[in-house]
Amino acid sequence: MTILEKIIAHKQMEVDKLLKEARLFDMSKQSVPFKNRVTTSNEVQIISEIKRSSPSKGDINTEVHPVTLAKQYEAYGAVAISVLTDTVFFKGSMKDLQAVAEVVQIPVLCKDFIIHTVQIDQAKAAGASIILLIAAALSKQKLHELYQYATEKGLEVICEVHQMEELEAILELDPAIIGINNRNLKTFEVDLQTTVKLASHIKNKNTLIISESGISTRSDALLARDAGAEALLIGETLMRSTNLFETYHTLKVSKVRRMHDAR
Ligand SMILES: O=C(O)c1ccccc1NCC(=O)[C@H](O)[C@H](O)COP(=O)(O)O
Repeated sequence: MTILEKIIAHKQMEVDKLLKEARLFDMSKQSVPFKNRVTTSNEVQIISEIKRSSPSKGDINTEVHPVTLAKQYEAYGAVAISVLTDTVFFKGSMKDLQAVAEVVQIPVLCKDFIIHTVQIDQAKAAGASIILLIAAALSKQKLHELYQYATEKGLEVICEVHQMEELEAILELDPAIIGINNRNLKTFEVDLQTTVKLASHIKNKNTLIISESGISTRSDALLARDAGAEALLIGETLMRSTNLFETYHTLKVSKVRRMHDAR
């Protein structure tokens, strides 16, 4: 069993529990716009992640206080905050997301493994403005169904791909936002060339491309930018940073190529 299969099996149990509880979720919270903030900016934007622990790296920063860190991320110019809400594999929670969404003005991404509409309701009620749908974890039909449902609820959706076949499946949806994950969720191998390769097949210029995972240096940011990414999803590098001001300064690049940008 791959780690992704293990995570999904566990998610199914969580979903069954949620459905059994038959909770009513408050779906009235207003979403904070995301895509437009990215596309209208002159800089490649950073989606900053709260990530205590991960299957590939183990504990990264378990001392972190999500609210304090989220406020710092916002102050340093994050365009959105990604909160890993999975507890078993990432030591996050929906409570983290709710606490973060209550204190920041920028959109919050529910970074989880969504396989059922009830999780979308839960994320929206907790204050998420964006959700993630992972192509590797969903059939094409399920992906389309969940995408439709989330957009009807006023959420923005990042459709995440890692392989060409996944990209082909989601291109049929012509999604507004595609996240290219440089990490293979089955082997944990990280390769930024994934962004370069897959972005070249996204022909719709209105599609926002996000490069996700393994971004730690300015040259990584420039590589993703040159491949067409307008935003970067960064977790570990920010979680391990001892000087967030410096780290943001290093990773924030202009959308326009400059002379001194040579990688
Ligand atoms: O990060 C992992 O080990 C992982 C394992 C299995 C499924 C998902 C995983 N990560 C989720 C992410 O996509 C990343 O947290 C996100 O892109 C940020 O990555 P990084 O900047 O490398 O921390």
